[in-house]
Amino acid sequence: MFLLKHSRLVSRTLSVQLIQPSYFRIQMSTVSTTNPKFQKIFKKVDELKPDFIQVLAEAVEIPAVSADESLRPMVIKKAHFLVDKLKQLGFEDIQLKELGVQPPPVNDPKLQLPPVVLSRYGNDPSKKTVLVYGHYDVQPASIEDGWDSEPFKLVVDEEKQLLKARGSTDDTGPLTGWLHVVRAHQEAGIELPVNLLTCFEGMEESGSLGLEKLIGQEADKYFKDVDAVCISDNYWLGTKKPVLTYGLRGCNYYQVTINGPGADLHSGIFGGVIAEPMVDLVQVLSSLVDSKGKILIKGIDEMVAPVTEKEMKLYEDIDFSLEELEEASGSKTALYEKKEDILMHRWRFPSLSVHGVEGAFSSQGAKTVIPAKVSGKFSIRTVPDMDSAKLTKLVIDHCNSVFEKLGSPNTIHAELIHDGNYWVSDPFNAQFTAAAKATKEVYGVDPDFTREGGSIPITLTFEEQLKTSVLLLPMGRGDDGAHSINEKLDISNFIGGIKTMVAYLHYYAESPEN
Ligand SMILES: C[C@H](N)C(=O)N[C@@H](Cc1c[nH]cn1)C(=O)O
Ligand SMILES: [Zn+2]
Ligand SMILES: [Zn+2]
Repeated sequence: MFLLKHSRLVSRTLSVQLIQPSYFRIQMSTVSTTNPKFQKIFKKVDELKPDFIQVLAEAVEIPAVSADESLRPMVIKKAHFLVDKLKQLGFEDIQLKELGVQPPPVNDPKLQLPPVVLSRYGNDPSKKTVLVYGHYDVQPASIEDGWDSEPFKLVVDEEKQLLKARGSTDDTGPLTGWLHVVRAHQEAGIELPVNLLTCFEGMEESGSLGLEKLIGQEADKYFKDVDAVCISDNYWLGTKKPVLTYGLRGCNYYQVTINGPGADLHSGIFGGVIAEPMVDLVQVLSSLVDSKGKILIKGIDEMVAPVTEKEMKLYEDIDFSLEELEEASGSKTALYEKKEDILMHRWRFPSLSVHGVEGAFSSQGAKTVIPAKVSGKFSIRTVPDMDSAKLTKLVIDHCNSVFEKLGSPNTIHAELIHDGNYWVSDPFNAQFTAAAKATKEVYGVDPDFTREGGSIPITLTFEEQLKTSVLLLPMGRGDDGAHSINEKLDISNFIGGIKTMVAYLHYYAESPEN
């Protein structure tokens, strides 16, 4: 349980690719309101839709991939892009907080972390202060991965009514949504009901390195008046029903490197006569998890909090099905059939995923090489009550012990690259109540209360350091393809999400509680 604090533009150059010829023929959003309180501002949000899409188009064009060292200047460029937009909107006290050099493992030991963008809109002591967090970095993407279009060029698909680009749903679309909330208020001539602070980071997809320290340093400074934190960086569970989210899994990311010969070698000359790092690595990787998703590292199951009867009842009421999972994954490869099993394995049990191998041959064709050094990448999604340090010891000991049994002359080095905490909160508070009313206002249904299988490493830090509640208010849907190819955000979710943000701020401002 957390403690609550007690206190009270746009460039006109089109840079989008259109599936249909007319950019301005995008249908009006179907989501609306009957409440006179929101009619004017929701109408303004609808009217500004082309401008909002244009800002998204400009933003996603910057390939801000935090995992790619060579693209670090682009991540920094995107921070400056946001600063320009914030200035245009009249945000004040805009600060680019530098976080120093990136800690190892890193190729360039002088690599600077991207800055955190802090800013403020309004400073009225009679109003509540809401801190909104988002991340402007994105996952890697390239057309060769199988995208239908260039990933860093926004496609406005009028037929399907969606916006396609890397970052559209994770998290550039939702992040820019907060800026649009301010613009809509300005143009509708309506005062923003709260003071708004922003904290936009550029390393979330790479473990939020450096941010935890900054939050601690600014807790009594920049963030001293914060009453509530709102994060829009996750998704509805399915495609139809809006949700509010009160839990996240954590993520411990590991790398296991096998080092062998001095250079990559010809397999015809050296095959069969030297020990191959790739052969050792696949054995280590295959010892981690089985094909049913069971983690094979001893001691992990014992750390997981037991399922309670009260908790089991929660899953029954959630609107979700195996069919929705199959639809979102584009396959019939689910490990579980029952809704309850799927939800528990996404939300409250750990999972281990093997992501890839650095240094191995991975292109088309038939290169006959023996790679000299290979690093396997895998991560474990963590849940209550797992302890990150204990987990890391179990993982590293396991890798070393499996490798030792191989009797290989090669060497192994297993290490943690980053870890981020899991988070589970109590959704019965003023923020969640305001967001539930806002959701009903926009979408006409009560939201489901869900947990999220993904991770947002900084969430727990906000709750603990700022002593406020945190609300996760997702914009996109479960089939958006975040981290995948053809990532998209439905236009109705973009516009509905902005309206939900607007209504949430108003309802929260009116709430007698913090
Ligand atoms: C849920 C959020 N939009 C997200 O995608 N988070 C990432 C965070 C992460 C952690 N390690 C690396 N990235 C995720 O859940 O993978
Ligand atoms: Zn992500
Ligand atoms: Zn994200």
